[in-house]
Amino acid sequence: MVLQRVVRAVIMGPPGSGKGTVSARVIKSFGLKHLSSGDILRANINAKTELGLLMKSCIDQGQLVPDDVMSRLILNELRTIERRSWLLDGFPRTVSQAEALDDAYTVDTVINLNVPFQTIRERLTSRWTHLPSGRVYNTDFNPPKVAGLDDETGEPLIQRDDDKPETVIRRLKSYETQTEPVLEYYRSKGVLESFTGTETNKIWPHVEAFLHRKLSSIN
Ligand SMILES: Nc1nc2c(ncn2[C@@H]2O[C@H](COP(=O)(O)OP(=O)(O)O)[C@@H](O)[C@H]2O)c(=O)[nH]1
Ligand SMILES: Nc1ncnc2c1ncn2[C@@H]1O[C@H](COP(=O)(O)OP(=O)(O)O)[C@@H](O)[C@H]1O
Repeated sequence: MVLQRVVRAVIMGPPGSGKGTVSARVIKSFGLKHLSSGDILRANINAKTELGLLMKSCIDQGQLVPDDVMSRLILNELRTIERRSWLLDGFPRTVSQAEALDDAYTVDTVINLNVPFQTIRERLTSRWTHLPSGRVYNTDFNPPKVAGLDDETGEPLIQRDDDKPETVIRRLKSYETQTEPVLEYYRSKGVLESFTGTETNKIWPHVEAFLHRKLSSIN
């Protein structure tokens, strides 16, 4: 689909709900630019930037990075792609972050992946990530062609430190207390669209159909 005007979208959902997996499909079908807060943070950790070093322990423990740091980081990134349509993944995660985003841009639509916590816990412990690209695999759902290696580059995959079972539980708690209020924030603005299910392949056709309608009406 060719977009005639800039479209600004957000994808939300608990850790492991499939945001990265669905984002890759949205990008392929609709050509928006994908911006993942987690990928940006992990790139900083990997490159040992000052920010990365400061935030590493926070992330490894399953805690959220402070709002002011996070909002500054993402708004700076968005400024570099001002004239492109984008899909934000992993930001905002608190009402304060949503307000900071609102001060700078009007969000057209928010896709919420509503996946039960029970489903998620099992997925994250078998998630494998290609750090440089953010591509994700899963030993059951979408295994790489060669175990432990990225399909496109052949580079090694890693298991994230924060995908350990006890850290996953902490991240789900922080999702409940800090991120669920953001859903209410967007619902009251009339831009929230929720998709419920336990399998990405069943959720995706609904997301795709919705985006077709939504982007056509925006255009
Ligand atoms: N079993 C199963 N795994 C899935 C499904 N959808 C995504 N995954 C895997 O679950 C993990 C979390 O998905 P991801 O897209 O990284 O979620 P995010 O944390 O919300 O960005 C990854 O290892 C995915 O490959 C699904 O429908 N079934
Ligand atoms: N918007 C944000 N605000 C605060 N911390 C964040 C934000 N985005 C990412 N993080 C930090 O990075 C970690 C990993 O994020 P992410 O890759 O989006 O996880 P997942 O895809 O599993 O939901 C989070 O647990 C948190 O510590």
